[in-house]
Amino acid sequence: MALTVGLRPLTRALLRPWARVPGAALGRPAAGSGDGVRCFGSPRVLVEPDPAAVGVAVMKMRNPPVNSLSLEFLTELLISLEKLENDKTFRGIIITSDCPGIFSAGLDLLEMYGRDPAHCAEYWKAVQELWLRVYLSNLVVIGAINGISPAGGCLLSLSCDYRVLANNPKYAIGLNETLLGIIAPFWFKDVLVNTIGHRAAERALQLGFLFPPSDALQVGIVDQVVPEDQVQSTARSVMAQWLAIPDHARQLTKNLVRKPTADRLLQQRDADIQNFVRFISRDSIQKSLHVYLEKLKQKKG
Ligand SMILES: CCCCC/C=C\CCCC/C=C/C(=O)SCCNC(=O)CCNC(=O)[C@H](O)C(C)(C)COP(=O)(O)OP(=O)(O)OC[C@H]1O[C@@H](n2cnc3c(N)ncnc32)[C@H](O)[C@@H]1OP(=O)(O)O
Repeated sequence: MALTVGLRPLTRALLRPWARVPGAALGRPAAGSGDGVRCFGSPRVLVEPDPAAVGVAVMKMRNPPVNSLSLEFLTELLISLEKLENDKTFRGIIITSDCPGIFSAGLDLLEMYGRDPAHCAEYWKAVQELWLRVYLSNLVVIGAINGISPAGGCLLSLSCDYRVLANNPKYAIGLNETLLGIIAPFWFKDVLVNTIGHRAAERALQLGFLFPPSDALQVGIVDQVVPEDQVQSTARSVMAQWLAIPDHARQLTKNLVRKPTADRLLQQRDADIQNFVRFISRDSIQKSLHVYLEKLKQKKG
């Protein structure tokens, strides 16, 4: 699926040939490079084969200060995921953050505030695409959640096959959209319902809950809570457990479980984009976003 089609020239320009060892295919050292630098990257996404786990890539999000999911960042994530999906040397991805204390601050509010309908439509298409790409990935995708993870960051985490969260009370996770005066779209809601159940999701969505780690574990929004310095090693050992299952059987099963949820969006992607553009363009919603952005600025004192 050519993901660069329809992207703005700037975005295409950002994704120039990757900085990688000449001749090094993903996951394999370049000829004559010894153990080689076997990674590829873009300005905001670093992908490194896990030196301790064959067939596993670690995807580090590095869009400082808060890994907010801007259009450029989404595009780089999508291209990295596509490369990994197409490289048969990889069977699993660990997604984590290189921004201290933050997994992802969610969708980039500046992509939705004061933007024209055409931009909002392009942005929302990329948001849909990232979710579909992660949620339906044939690879094992494990979230090594080493920071706070509100809204879009929570959606990214929920789309993984397994979630390991650092036991730091600041690292709350949840779909907090109502606190901003907006709402989570139906497919965000669907993934939360699938993960924590209908009643818990209904309450969490309406109240915009951001669950601290202990509550996140208890409600089931994450699968494991571990000390911060054990997040990556725990993700790696869980990955080994999942990769012990034959890929084809696991992939068919993942598809069996997840395709009905993904199909609900796939069958109405354009309508969803139009709904988003109409909703986000409302004066009342733009005002809510303005108030929220001002609060973020005032917070800094
Ligand atoms: C019927 C159809 C319905 C369709 C759907 C309707 C609506 C569409 C949207 C629905 C889904 C929305 C999903 C989302 O993800 S919305 C975003 C939600 N995110 C948040 O609420 C997090 C906001 N940020 C924070 O709470 C904090 O920044 C923090 C992540 C806890 C980090 O705090 P701290 O380390 O103190 O950093 P600062 O707050 O100082 O932030 C640093 C700079 O980054 C800017 N920032 C923060 N978050 C975002 C963001 N999400 N987008 C853009 N920019 C962000 C912040 O303003 C600071 O900027 P500055 O340095 O220039 O002041």
